[in-house]
Amino acid sequence: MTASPGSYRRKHKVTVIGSGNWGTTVAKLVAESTSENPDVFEKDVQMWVYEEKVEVDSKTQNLTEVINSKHENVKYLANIPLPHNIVANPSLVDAVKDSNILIFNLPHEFIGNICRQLKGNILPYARGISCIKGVTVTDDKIELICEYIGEHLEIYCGALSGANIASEIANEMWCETTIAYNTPPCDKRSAANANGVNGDSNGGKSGTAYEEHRDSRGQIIKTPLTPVPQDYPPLDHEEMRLLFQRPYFTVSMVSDVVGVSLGGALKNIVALACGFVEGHGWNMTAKTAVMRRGMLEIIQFAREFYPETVQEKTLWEESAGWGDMIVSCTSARNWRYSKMAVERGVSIQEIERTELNGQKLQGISTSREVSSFLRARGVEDKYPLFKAVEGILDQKVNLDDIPHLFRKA
Ligand SMILES: NC(=O)C1=CN([C@@H]2O[C@H](COP(=O)(O)OP(=O)(O)OC[C@H]3O[C@@H](n4cnc5c(N)ncnc54)[C@H](O)[C@@H]3O)[C@@H](O)[C@H]2O)C=CC1
Ligand SMILES: O=C(CO)COP(=O)(O)O
Repeated sequence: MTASPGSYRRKHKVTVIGSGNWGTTVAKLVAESTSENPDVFEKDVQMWVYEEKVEVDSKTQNLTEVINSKHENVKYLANIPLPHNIVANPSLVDAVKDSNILIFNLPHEFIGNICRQLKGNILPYARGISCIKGVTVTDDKIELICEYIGEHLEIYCGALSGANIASEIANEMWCETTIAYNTPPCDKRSAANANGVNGDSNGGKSGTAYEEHRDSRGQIIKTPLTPVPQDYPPLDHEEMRLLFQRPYFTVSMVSDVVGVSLGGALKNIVALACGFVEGHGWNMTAKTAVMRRGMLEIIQFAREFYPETVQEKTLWEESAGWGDMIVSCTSARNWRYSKMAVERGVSIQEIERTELNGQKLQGISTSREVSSFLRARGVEDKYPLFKAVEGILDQKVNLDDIPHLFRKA
């Protein structure tokens, strides 16, 4: 950091949007960090909760009230004591009021509706981090969730993804993650104004800045940005790491938003495939073949649709790449419940309804979205594993057919 944090008039205020298994876990770790760094961050962390009724102590209560009184998310992260500075809030607009760091952490299918509600109700200079693993697809266009958020809310949004099982991290078992964040040039502090002496208290409206990225069609998208006012501490890699890193959660900061986002989203399709083959009675050798081919399809996808921006190194070296692939195909929910579906001879949607207590499997919708995008582009045959997973979900492909799909003529 370029100046002593105490010299700034304002502090970064954090809201976590989402409160499922991972949403609540991330709220826990950032709330621990804000408590430890009161010069940089407001201590209280708002957590927006999709309100629902829960049965506690033989009474039907609002989940938010239970979280705020018991300091436990009894539905999505039971038996984990939460820091008392997490404030569960059922109003999305109220939860983001005055927050300049927005952490998006909910199943990807809800992000469109969330952005519609947030538009016009956030600080213009807010910055986002998306912990969401998924993509959005419209016709023949695919968008990374962080870019979707950035475009719709006119803010800069980075991405956090890695080999992260929420329940293990909530229990403070060590792991790593990757954060892709490209500090917008307008947020970089020069030595002259690093002490906040030029404190901008006009709501950050001065200056014109843009975030630029190339979308999956190769078009350059330019989003106007409002600079973070200088009476806040800086908001760069160092502060992002300070917010997310814990003794049990090691953060690697990178710039590759595409690699981090695609690795996290597409591995869920591969995890379903691993569960299917294991449920079918095959073991590690079959799963390894699926993982290897799955990673090749992820890399091919990144090369085909984001050739100028992806850094393939991310997929090989970062937790958000191979690390996530391994953990997802051996111990995460998409793998576990697709295996269970095959073992019980029922659909995975049925298992999601009956076994997950409201949690969501991102692989099902991601498989359908990615397949529809590849079909719209006429390239689905170049991705036989992704195609097979959709076929299995639709009961058009038998598991015994999988080896034949990869056999060379
Ligand atoms: N759970 C994990 O171990 C990890 C999850 N992730 C990713 O984090 C993201 C969030 O997943 P989780 O926190 O695990 O969620 P979850 O699957 O545990 O819970 C589902 C959440 O969706 C909410 N919800 C239900 N209907 C809704 C609606 N109409 N609008 C808005 N929210 C609604 C529920 O209240 C609940 O908070 C996903 O993209 C997932 O892939 C990433 C790493 C680890
Ligand atoms: O992303 C995850 C592991 O890194 C969690 O995956 P699941 O949603 O399949 O549990």
